[in-house]
Amino acid sequence: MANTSDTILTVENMSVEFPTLSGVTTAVRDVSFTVGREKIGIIGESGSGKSTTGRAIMRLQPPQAIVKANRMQFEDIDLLTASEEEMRSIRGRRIAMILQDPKYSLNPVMTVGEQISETVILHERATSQEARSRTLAMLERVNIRDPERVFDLYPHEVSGGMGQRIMISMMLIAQPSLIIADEPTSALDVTVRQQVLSILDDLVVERNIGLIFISHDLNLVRSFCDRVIIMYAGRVVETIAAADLDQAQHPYTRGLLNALPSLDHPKDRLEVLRRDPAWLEN
Ligand SMILES: Nc1ncnc2c1ncn2[C@@H]1O[C@H](COP(=O)(O)OP(=O)(O)OP(=O)(O)O)[C@@H](O)[C@H]1O
Repeated sequence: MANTSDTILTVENMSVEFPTLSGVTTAVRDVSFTVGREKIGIIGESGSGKSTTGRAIMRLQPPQAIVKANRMQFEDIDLLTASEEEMRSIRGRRIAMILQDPKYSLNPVMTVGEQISETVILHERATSQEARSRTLAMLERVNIRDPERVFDLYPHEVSGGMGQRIMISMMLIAQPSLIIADEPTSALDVTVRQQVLSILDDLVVERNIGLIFISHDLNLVRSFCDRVIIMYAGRVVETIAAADLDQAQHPYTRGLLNALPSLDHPKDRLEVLRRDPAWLEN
């Protein structure tokens, strides 16, 4: 059995800067974390640097961005020095990304089946027949009941929840060891969200891979992830096991927890999160 504490990704002291007309914006400051065979959540408010962190790992930041780090190691690959060609062979095949809205990730003029099969043909040089049968099996694996029919649908013909399950099957058919999911369920309603999360959860465990789950929803991350990285203004303020969140030390994390509504302990008023300028200091 694989060791669940294997480290898949190590990020040490990563910063991402964007030169703009009004000066340099530092989107991510001195961020360090590791990802093992686990679900790790990155949470923080809008603009805290979550998506920039995810994109920097994939080296998908805009060309003007300046990424610095002491170390960015993905398995045997040094992400700081890997060539663009190496990165192209890693993206999709070894590190996959699932975004909020599958509509923008799926090609509108190819059927669902064609685009999933294409991944297998491209990465593994499978024959079209092999690719078709693997695609049908993968669609079935994400609980799509009638894979033969869905194979021939175009992206505009599928619902949001089915679209996200199709995205998951497309990402996972290439057998990546790390998935970066950026708000993958934010556009889904609550019941469909639960189905998609449970499929993702099963697949992460079954394949013993790592998942970085980016979200602004602390409750969701607390129940879904094993560990949580809390970001504020581009910095990691705290990294904590999801089960220990109630004992979080940082005042920002405490503030987020206090601002959550609770069914068990209803409050007349929700607390307003007060920010301390000291959180911006190292
Ligand atoms: N291409 C860019 N040029 C300039 N600044 C950028 C660029 N991309 C992101 N930023 C800035 O970097 C900071 C972090 O943005 P990022 O999108 O990573 O935050 P986020 O936590 O993912 O927010 P959200 O939850 O809204 O997606 C923001 O201040 C943003 O304005």
